[in-house]
Amino acid sequence: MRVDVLTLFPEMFEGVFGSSILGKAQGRGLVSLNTVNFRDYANNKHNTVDDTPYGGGGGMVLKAEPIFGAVEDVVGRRAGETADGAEGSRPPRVILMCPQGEPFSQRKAQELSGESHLIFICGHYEGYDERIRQHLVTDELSIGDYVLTGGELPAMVVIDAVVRLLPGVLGNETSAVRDSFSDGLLEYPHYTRPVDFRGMTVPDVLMSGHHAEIDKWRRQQSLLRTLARRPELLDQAELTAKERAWLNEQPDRLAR
Ligand SMILES: COc1ccccc1CNc1ccc(C(N)=O)cn1
Repeated sequence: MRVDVLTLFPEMFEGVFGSSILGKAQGRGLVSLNTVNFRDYANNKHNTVDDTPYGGGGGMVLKAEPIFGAVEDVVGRRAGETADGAEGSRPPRVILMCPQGEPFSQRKAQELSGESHLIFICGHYEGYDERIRQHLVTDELSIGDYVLTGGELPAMVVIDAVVRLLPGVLGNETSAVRDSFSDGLLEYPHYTRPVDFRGMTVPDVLMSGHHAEIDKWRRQQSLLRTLARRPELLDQAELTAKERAWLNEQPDRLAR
């Protein structure tokens, strides 16, 4: 997968793209993470990437010209690179990070992990020139209902969630955890050595070696946690009739 991030602050991505899982994934050629400073495409006298809004009002708006220039260059370069259509020249997803976007979710991460080329647009200001949304952007995403100083941190969050799903990025020992969330429930509790830490012990079932019992306990814990903290997720989750009946017998406000 190729990822291009359009930003005025490429240095913000050095740490994130250079270290840990994302750094290793790049080193192993599983993903290519690049930043593009779209100020390089502001081909006007003052190299400005923003301007005052038509119709008046405060604040600044991100101009269309530098964004269109940067995206077309990235796509052009990309199309050139795969002129032979080696990786399948599916058009890239052009993702705009903004508070008004579609709420990002694990399901969206799964969807995006199937793409071969993602382009992120990270803006600041109060907004973007509407022609960017109308003619360039394929997805507008939000990581939550709050406003940040820019789209860079949201882009890092989305890239992290997507790249970890690419085949080979996470070791097999992690894929079980990954699959458990994708059932739409909250995670069950985890324990590791020692069995007794300052008198706080590990539930017996986890020490029993009975894997069917352990799986059952974990599923029940996921259901109870989801009921207590995020009951709205239960409507979408795939539960058996037995599980739904069992949940209905549980007191709603459980110890967290
Ligand atoms: C052009 O982007 C903007 C447009 C308007 C306001 C702020 C910004 C930038 N800040 C952002 C971006 C994304 C998110 C989010 N919740 O995902 C939060 N803040």
